[in-house]
Amino acid sequence: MSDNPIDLDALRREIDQIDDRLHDLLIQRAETVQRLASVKRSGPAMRPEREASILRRLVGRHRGPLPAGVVGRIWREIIASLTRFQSPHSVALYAAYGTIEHFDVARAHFGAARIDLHDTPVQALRAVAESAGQVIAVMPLPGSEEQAWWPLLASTDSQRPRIVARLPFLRDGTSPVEAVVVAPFGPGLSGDDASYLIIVTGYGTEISRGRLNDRLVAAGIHGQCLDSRPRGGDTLHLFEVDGLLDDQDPRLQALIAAHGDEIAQAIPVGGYARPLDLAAR
Ligand SMILES: C=C(O[C@@H]1C=C(C(=O)O)C=C[C@H]1O)C(=O)O
Repeated sequence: MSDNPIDLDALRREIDQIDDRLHDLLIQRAETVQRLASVKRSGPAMRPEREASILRRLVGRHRGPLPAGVVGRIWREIIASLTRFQSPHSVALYAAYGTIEHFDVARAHFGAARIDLHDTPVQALRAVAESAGQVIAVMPLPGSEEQAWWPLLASTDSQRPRIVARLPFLRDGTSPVEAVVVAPFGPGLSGDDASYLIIVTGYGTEISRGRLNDRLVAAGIHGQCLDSRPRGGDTLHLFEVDGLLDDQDPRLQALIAAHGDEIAQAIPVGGYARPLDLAAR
């Protein structure tokens, strides 16, 4: 069957008109973010929890032949560029294994941002700490056997870098790896969140993961232990727990008050908006 030139021309004109409308709306969105930036005086320009809410809402209303994952990629480019426009930043990527896959995840999330590769996790996290807000890190998902960089987050400095996002946010089954974003600010509530918590047990304290978990549950903190690592004479345990925890959380104070003999420190090290599984839609 040959193409009907009249139909083809008409459809191409229709596409041009749609492109104009899309472009006008992009211009309008950028101007609105510009206005927002002038009233958003405190805190970081990047709000991963707000970004997560935007994507959840759009995926929820999506329909038609374009895959939701593609809509997500387009919006990631828009959001990432408008966040950088408010406050320029680059990405410090550490990934000893699967660097290409992690690079892809970082690129998909941060759009056209500059990405610098770092050979060690210490270097990548130092780039964040020393950058005065101009660098965020993308690190492999903590807690697996090979990914024991997470003890580096166990500082009690109120200005310490923290985990603020988990990538990819939209899971369409195309990425073989996951990663976290570490930023010089803390995460915010998106409505469906999880946190990482490092529990430090002191020298000579023999406590099983199961008993530690019981202590957390009794304090109202629900999660699971992902990994344990020695540090000096201490042992650090990485927990992933429901909801967001910050330094002032009364549950952490209650935990230490009740079990200070077993638990030397409970350090919240950030959290993330739970990723959206597109296959489950
Ligand atoms: C516009 C904002 O700043 C950034 C850009 C966003 C966007 O383009 O929608 C969303 C969250 C922030 O990372 C905001 O805080 O709402």
